[in-house]
Amino acid sequence: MALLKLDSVSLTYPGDDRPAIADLSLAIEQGEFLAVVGPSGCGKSSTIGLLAGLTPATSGLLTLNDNPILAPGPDRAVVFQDYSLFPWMTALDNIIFALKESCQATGKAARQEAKKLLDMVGLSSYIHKYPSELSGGMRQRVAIARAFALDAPVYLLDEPFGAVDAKNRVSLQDLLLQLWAANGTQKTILLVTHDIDEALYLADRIAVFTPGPGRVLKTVAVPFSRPRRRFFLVQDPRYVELRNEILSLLQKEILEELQQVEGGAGI
Ligand SMILES: Nc1ncnc2c1ncn2[C@@H]1O[C@H](COP(=O)(O)OP(=O)(O)OP(=O)(O)O)[C@@H](O)[C@H]1O
Repeated sequence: MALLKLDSVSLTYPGDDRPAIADLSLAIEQGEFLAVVGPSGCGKSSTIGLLAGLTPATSGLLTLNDNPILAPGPDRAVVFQDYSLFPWMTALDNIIFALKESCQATGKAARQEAKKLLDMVGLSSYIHKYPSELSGGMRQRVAIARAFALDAPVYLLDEPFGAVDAKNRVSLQDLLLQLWAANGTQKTILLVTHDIDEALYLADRIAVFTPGPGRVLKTVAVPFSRPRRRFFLVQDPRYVELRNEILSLLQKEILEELQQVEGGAGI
């Protein structure tokens, strides 16, 4: 049974005359890792905002475990591209705060758990640093550790590695896979990314969005067993085929939209 569901969801932001999302339907299974790719402005972040309960849908139904999503809740953790850490707290205190907020732990236990999480993300020597004293990749590690401190069943990740360099990105991807399966229960993850290789490395399924207004053009199953190894993956003919399929889906849609715009403008 699907854990997260969007059923014919549309969203027009107040004051806009064009919908950001139109008739979007998508179902995500418990424990599934779904990646969403699509052209810029197609409504990927808006979809995260809807599922997070931060933005109300104009029409349609969003559910988590068959319950309508109407507001943010501790059952969904969100990670944005811009780290969103409290700048006045050290790395350790950012995590302790999340543990206390989500009633996961208090006092000494919270401190110990926060240290463990920072150790997992490779930052045990930086626990007393403030966000401004950390590099972008390190800040993103803290943000991910903080999100996983919440131990939510659902993770909504909006380009969490967008601002991170290629080397750090690879290790953050592996870290995410590690956290996905940590504590015995597999989380349900929706990851928005611009990077097709990232989607193919991480996800069970990839939803390709149309240019705005966003809806699902096609979902593609990623057939590779886990653990996946980058070196072998990229040499697999199925990988090359899938990558080309997704690229051509994206390019075809963009070209068709351009033709429509140019046709409409009488060019
Ligand atoms: N708060 C907002 N108010 C009004 N319009 C918005 C708002 N947020 C997004 N939009 C519009 O909704 C559409 C979809 O934006 P969204 O950020 O969801 O796309 P995206 O696919 O995440 O883009 P990108 O890949 O560039 O991050 C765009 O036309 C954008 O201008």
